[in-house]
Amino acid sequence: MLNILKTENLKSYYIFETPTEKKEVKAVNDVSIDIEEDKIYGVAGESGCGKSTFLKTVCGLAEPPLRIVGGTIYYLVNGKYVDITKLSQEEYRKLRWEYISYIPQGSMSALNPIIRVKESFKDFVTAHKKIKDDQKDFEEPLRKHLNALGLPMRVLKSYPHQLSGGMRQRVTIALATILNPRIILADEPTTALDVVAQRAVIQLLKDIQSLQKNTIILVTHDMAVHANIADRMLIMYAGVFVEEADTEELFENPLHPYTKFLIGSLPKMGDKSYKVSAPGSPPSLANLPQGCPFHPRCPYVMDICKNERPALVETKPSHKVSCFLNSKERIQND
Ligand SMILES: Nc1ncnc2c1ncn2[C@@H]1O[C@H](COP(=O)(O)OP(=O)(O)OP(=O)(O)O)[C@@H](O)[C@H]1O
Repeated sequence: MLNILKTENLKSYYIFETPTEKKEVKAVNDVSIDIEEDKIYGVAGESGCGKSTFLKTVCGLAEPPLRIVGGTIYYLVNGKYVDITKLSQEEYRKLRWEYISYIPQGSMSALNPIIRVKESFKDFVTAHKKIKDDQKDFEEPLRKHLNALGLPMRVLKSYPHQLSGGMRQRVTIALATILNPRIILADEPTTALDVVAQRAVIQLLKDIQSLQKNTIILVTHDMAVHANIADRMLIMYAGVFVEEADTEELFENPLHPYTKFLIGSLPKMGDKSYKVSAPGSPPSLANLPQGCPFHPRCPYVMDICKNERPALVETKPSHKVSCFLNSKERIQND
């Protein structure tokens, strides 16, 4: 299986400088990760651990105070790896939307409120493609796309405020995927929706993936959403990925102590046992502890954990973990 996205030692920090002080919030802190084609990845982790910043960064949207301070972001484009940190604005613009689609948090408010939905689609498509024949190049593909995604044609005539929150979110996702992007980065697309609307959004994303055969990276706190949609999971803690595995394997055999807490604290049908969450609170990303960032909260902490950072290593087939209980490999030159 080919990797559509690879990051190597990616560091993306919020940097605040005054003449007397420099503060760095290390939201993505030396991340090397391979994302395969044709898969849905779920990114989970506590609030503030860097999930949104990771998406923004790999999408090429780091803007001050957020800065990429090191590493690379490679996308496989037409069979060749392209480092988007090295592209000119014009080269990057070509990739955006047609290749990389980003659905940011709160995107259901992204539709222009004063024009009908169809006009939003028209503006979006014409900004990226030459339309010679309106019927053939716009109307037909639009209807085909909405049909394939099971969205009613009536939405095209509506203004955004006439649609329910769930429908607005589905329309926004339809808009963000009409150009058949190879990778979709979706940040909390089901948050603020009721359970029925959530289910419809999840189904929509699944349908898009199976039709377009692209890769989706989905960020959400909601482990039930991950269990429903993700083929593979990435667990983030304090700016790094601490575990990566197929979803079923991760839920059944979590290896990292943090993942064990995350999964162990989930309610299960018929299970009345007391749920224990991770003790303490996550570290400030502006003041990370030395060594493994989880060590101050870890019940299994060893001396090595206080001084060295564990590398993310495959310790079982297709199952990676960054923990000295599983592998002694550490991040070099840290
Ligand atoms: N614009 C900003 N300026 C400074 N710090 C920021 C900014 N945006 C985010 N941060 C900090 O960066 C860290 C990571 O934030 P991020 O939003 O990426 O986390 P997250 O895991 O997506 O959280 P949530 O689940 O709450 O959205 C946090 O400590 C946050 O306070």
